[in-house]
Amino acid sequence: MPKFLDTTQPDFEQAFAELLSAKREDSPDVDDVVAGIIADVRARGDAAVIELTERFDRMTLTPETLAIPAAEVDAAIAEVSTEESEALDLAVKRIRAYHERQMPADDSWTDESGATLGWRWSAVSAAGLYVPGGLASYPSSVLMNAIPAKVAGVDRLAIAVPTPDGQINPLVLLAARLSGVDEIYRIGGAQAIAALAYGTESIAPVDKITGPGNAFVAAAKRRVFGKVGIDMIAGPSEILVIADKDNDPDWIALDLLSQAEHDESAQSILITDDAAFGRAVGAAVEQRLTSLQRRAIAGPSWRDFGAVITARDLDEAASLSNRIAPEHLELCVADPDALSQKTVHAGAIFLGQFTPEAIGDYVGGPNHVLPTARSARFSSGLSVMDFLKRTTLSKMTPEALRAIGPAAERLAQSESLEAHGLSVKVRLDALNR
Ligand SMILES: NC(=O)c1ccc[n+]([C@@H]2O[C@H](COP(=O)([O-])OP(=O)(O)OC[C@H]3O[C@@H](n4cnc5c(N)ncnc54)[C@H](O)[C@@H]3O)[C@@H](O)[C@H]2O)c1
Ligand SMILES: N[C@H](CO)Cc1c[nH]c[nH+]1
Ligand SMILES: [Zn+2]
Repeated sequence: MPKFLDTTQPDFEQAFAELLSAKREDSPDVDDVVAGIIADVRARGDAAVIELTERFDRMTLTPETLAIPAAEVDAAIAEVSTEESEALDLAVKRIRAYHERQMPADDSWTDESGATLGWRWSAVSAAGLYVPGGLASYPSSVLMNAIPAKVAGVDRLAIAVPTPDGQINPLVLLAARLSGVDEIYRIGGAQAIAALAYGTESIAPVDKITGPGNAFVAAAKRRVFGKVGIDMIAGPSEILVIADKDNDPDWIALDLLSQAEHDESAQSILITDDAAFGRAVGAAVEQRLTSLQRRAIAGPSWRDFGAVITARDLDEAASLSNRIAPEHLELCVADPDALSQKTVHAGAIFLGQFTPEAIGDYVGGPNHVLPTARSARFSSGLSVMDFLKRTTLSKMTPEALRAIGPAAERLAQSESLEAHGLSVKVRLDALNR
């Protein structure tokens, strides 16, 4: 049974704390397994990746077949229907247009001392893009990773995508082709993250790893951070819907199930200001679960991590939402714009009852790789910025050095760093000669 909570009840705070700390990922057991996998890939390279792929994806590979060759990509793409390929084209256009607007500008100026200062953005050289493939296949995640990377100007794009039992969705390969991916490896999980981070005999290491995945992928990304950059923790999906009573309970039930069906570890929560509406949505979810194709995944997710919370009013709903910091926040209320001003901690906000979260998963334009497990408190969804670094620039003229150098010399003395101070002093002395 999902949790039914009511903020007016005395035990609410305790029940809410339990909901927030429910063990969905980042558990010590997952992290231990992942540590072992990473160590194995670092020690044995291709051989470890091949063995682990056999164990977890039931797929026999060799060093020569780790990468999917262009001819196989061509053959798979030929199977894609016109309808699917047109839908993908629309997604590509909309996602690219959105991300192009994110490209930041370089800047440079000369200040009153005569110093020229500024910064310059440049792309990472190689990015490893993780595309999940265990319980579902995600052509949309290929686009969400690769398009911002291309817009940023990354030279080399390598995808890792598990192909359980050798099955790959041709649309994944078409999405990779359309978005300019250079290499596609049929590997997944922690072993794929380790291979991209440390490299193997057949896979060159990358500089940054992005993309969503299950708890094993999320734990592996945490562990390789430092050797490579990572985007964020984008683990099992989450949705929080704030809805008033003027909604169709079945619409809201489907929105909750749209994320529950990703993973048994996914989490779907409804906050409403009307207890009867909350119960109606609960009943609608149960009804849908009798026939939903992915009920074997969505059912346990809803039962173990789902919740319906009745709040006193929408202001209280907004403050609970900020404490949850959900990946996706849907606002199905009369004035969603006003409520969204009060909901500051969320990966992505969907405003109004005609904006189901699924639009954002595919064709809205914003990125669907988003922070989970409450990390929206301090991080953002994937963007062009994740593939860029900022280098600062400083240029002193003799006048500028005369103006600001003595202060640097004094501060170096205060830090007892003699060479620092002298490096400024010798120049000032030369200028004053
Ligand atoms: N936050 C986001 O932006 C976002 C976007 C899309 C999908 N998602 C999430 O991504 C996840 C996709 O998960 P998935 O499972 O379909 O695919 P996945 O590719 O993330 O995971 C499959 C891999 O997990 C590894 N694995 C599975 N069981 C294991 C075990 N017992 N021990 C070690 N490794 C194991 C295997 O190597 C396998 O290849 C879902 O949780 C979904 O909600 C999140
Ligand atoms: N909702 C997922 C992010 O949590 C992304 C996705 C891709 N396809 C369908 N959904
Ligand atoms: Zn989704």
